[in-house]
Amino acid sequence: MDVSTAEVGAGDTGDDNGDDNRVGPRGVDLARAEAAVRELLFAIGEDPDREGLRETPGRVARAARELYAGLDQDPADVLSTTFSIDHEELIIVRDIPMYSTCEHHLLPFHGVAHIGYIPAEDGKVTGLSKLGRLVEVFARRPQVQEQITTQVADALVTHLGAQGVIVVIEAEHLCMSMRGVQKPGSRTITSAVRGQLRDPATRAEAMSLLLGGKR
Ligand SMILES: Nc1nc2c(ncn2[C@@H]2O[C@H](COP(=O)(O)OP(=O)(O)OP(=O)(O)O)[C@@H](O)[C@H]2O)c(=O)[nH]1
Ligand SMILES: [Zn+2]
Repeated sequence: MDVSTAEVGAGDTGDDNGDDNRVGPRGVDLARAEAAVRELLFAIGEDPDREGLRETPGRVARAARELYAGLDQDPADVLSTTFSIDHEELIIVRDIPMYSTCEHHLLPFHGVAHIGYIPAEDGKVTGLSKLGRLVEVFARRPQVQEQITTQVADALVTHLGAQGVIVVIEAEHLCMSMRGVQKPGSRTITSAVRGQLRDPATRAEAMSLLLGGKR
């Protein structure tokens, strides 16, 4: 069993989180996650000690460490790389792949995020890849889609001073596809708009660039 990063338990949450925007403990408690998965296997009537499942609790625990890594990440760190390039016009990165986990069923939802922003008056921009990293910070947590959308938008205003932001996320929720209402292929679209991009004309222009040719 790999417990190399299990020294921080779930009971240690919050103590040294300070004023940053991390919400989780420092790392997943692998031993605890592994024990919980073993219990779940018992609960569904499986035998966690049969050959095919013997390594499964450990694998699931290590997967959880990846899937929930965003709990330990601070959007301020991601957006700390900036350049002053005197650009006060719209910047768009679209079709950013996104995988997240719904906090209701702990099942995946996945799709794409599109982000547009108008930099601060000083023309300060961040690296393009940082927009993808920002999505990861919020997607790699137990989540609801609306909240990722607003968190990404708010982070760009708070940490980059963006004068305008638009975020659109399109995703399919497996809790609606493989169980429950069973509507595979249905897509949920959420948007968040901040600052100058609330102006209807600017917003319409941004939206057409953001979804370019798709609608
Ligand atoms: N608004 C929103 N709802 C979500 C998201 N992910 C999952 N859900 C919904 O959360 C709801 C939870 O509803 P409940 O009635 O408490 O749970 P449930 O009995 O499992 O519901 P069903 O999925 O309808 O079977 C469901 O309607 C899900 O579709 C999300 O990101 N945003
Ligand atoms: Zn769900």
